[in-house]
Amino acid sequence: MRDAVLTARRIVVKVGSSSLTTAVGGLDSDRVDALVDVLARARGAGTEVVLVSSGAIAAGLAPLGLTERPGDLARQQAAACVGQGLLVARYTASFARHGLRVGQVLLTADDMGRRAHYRNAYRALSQVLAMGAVPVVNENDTVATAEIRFGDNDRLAALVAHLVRADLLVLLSDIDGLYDGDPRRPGAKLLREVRGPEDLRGVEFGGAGSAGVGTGGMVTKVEAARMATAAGVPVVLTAAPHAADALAGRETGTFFHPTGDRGADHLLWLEHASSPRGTVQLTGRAVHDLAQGRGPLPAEDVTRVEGHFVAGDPVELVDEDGRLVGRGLASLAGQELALIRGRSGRAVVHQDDLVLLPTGARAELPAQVRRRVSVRIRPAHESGQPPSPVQELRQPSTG
Ligand SMILES: Nc1ncnc2c1ncn2[C@@H]1O[C@H](COP(=O)(O)OP(=O)(O)O)[C@@H](O)[C@H]1O
Ligand SMILES: N[C@@H](CCC(=O)OP(=O)(O)O)C(=O)O
Repeated sequence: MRDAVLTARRIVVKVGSSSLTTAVGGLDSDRVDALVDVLARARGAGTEVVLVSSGAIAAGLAPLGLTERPGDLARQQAAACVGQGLLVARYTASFARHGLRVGQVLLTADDMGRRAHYRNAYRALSQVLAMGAVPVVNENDTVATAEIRFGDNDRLAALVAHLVRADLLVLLSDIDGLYDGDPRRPGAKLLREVRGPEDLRGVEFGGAGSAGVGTGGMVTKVEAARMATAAGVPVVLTAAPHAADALAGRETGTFFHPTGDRGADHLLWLEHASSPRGTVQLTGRAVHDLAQGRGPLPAEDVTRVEGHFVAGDPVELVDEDGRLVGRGLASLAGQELALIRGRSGRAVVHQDDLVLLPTGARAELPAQVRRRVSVRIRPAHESGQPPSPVQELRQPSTG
């Protein structure tokens, strides 16, 4: 039995498109009902449940006469627009069989990236839970543009687990866990437990699943598990039909053990959810001092400032070669910092407002996951533009 599952009072459950829909048939009511039965049982036993459900785009395909997931954003938006309504209507009817209400929560990256919006989302979700309803969360795909998308709900689910301070994240897919190689290849072995990045060394990833409606494949799930476990949230990854076992604490799928503790709220947000408004380049000495825990960061150690940010905004910190070092909350506006950089002792970022990249842990992640982690932390203000030299240098060199 998995104690961390049995003691969890608030859980986030994420289900993928491939577990709810098919490209040709749209939503599969039996599979929705089977999942809802499990979640309703957990709710009945006093566990608060937040459901992060994919499936909007897949559910909208058939009603719009599409036979496969379109490659262009406009038709994906249209499919999501039609499919999200159908998806939530289906959940509403299905939870109603258990006397439970659902509430739809559609999030954009901006809702997470801005601190005030993040707090607002926390307040709203907490209230829905306190009133006994089940929030059904998805990305707001109809209005999300290519540049500002979360892109995959595995990552969104990890962010929601941080946001609502969940005790457990359950990822339900069409596969019964993480394999050491593409499970379609003979001989691939299921990993029952992952204790840290070292257990992921040598793991290989194939593409998304067979139904043709999943998006991220296993890479995004491992990334989500990394984000959750680093903040002290254990993760169970298994197939949707095994949801009952997973929530009952039985050994199913892959269990990712926590690798860190939940830090201060604003640092968790800063590291994973914030949209940096600028970039601050540091001297080698400053990077060294930060790594030794010596702060605050003085303006004299800043060599370059990019972006339009005000005091309190998140910024990326990069080293002399443009490699990402961490993120901080600026204590000065970018314009002011540009004037005094290199020659003032004023603090640019305080020690308490700083997160450094765990470079050692990152180095142990499989190359595909590392690459994704780096791409994800691209500053929002640069999105949609060709990568700057800073960004190019930031991509890991291997893989
Ligand atoms: N190493 C691996 N272990 C398990 N599954 C993998 C691996 N590499 C690729 N996959 C694929 O990832 C798929 C799940 O991802 P995806 O289709 O995006 O599902 P979902 O819709 O649940 O998010 C599986 O069906 C499997 O074929
Ligand atoms: N937000 C999208 C799903 C994106 C996504 O991550 O899908 P999946 O890989 O099936 O979990 C939708 O509802 O269609």
